[in-house]
Amino acid sequence: MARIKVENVTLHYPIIGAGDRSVKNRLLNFATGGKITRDSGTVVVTGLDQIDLELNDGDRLGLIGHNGAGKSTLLKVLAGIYTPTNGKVEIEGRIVSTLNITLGFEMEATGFENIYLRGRLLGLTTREIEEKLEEISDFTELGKYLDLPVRVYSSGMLMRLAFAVMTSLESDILLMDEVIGTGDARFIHKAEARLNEFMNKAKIMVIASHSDDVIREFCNSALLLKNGTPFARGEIDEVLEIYESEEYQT
Ligand SMILES: Nc1ncnc2c1ncn2[C@@H]1O[C@H](COP(=O)(O)OP(=O)(O)OP(=O)(O)O)[C@@H](O)[C@H]1O
Repeated sequence: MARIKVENVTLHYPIIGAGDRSVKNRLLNFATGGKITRDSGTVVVTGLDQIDLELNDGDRLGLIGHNGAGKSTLLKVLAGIYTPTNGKVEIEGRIVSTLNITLGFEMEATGFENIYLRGRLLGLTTREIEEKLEEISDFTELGKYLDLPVRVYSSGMLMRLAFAVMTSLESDILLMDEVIGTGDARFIHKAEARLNEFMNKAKIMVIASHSDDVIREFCNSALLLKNGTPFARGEIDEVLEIYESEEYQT
């Protein structure tokens, strides 16, 4: 069983070096981004504001909202990358996230070595990696490049490698932002099939996306954020309609 419980979570980004300029006055009227305030002289962006959320097995939540609404910040809090300023996050189950998918690659190490490094970083034992090695390397179709340092890879080649390792894992909770942007058309098609399989295995999934199609295809409910705060939650079509409404847009 997997579970996510988020209680009254707020996350502030203190902006070091914003100076004395009146950032607040200049930006306050924009609908984009989290709220901007000033705390003892320091400018603070509120990435998330009083979020409550409970997800259990079978839940597939789509996070939607304007640029800077807080979608990625919420994913990062769930992934444990950020600690909330206030509130509580309880996670039961193993998390795999697509955030920063290519981060942590050792540029001087070969593709093969990076499969081991990534695997270890993502919690696999050496034996588990060995068992998956052939399947991962076949999927990348990088052939002899796997013996070369990854610094010589193109961004699409690096993405193939990162994607292959990530999707070879088993996760209880899958956290995703838009991931398969890179790669040629044929690889994207192949990656989609593998991604579907990977997603089907997860017990809980949270996807942040600007694509209605992605939300409709992969999720069974949606959470609409505005300036870091929940604005609507529930059935996908209803929440997407609220997203388009004047009430949300103004
Ligand atoms: N590292 C950071 N430092 C300071 N502020 C940040 C940082 N990351 C995000 N923010 C701020 O937090 C707010 C929420 O950003 P977030 O990236 O979560 O939005 P988002 O909904 O994922 O946006 P988008 O759709 O544009 O990707 C924004 O106002 C953004 O400026």
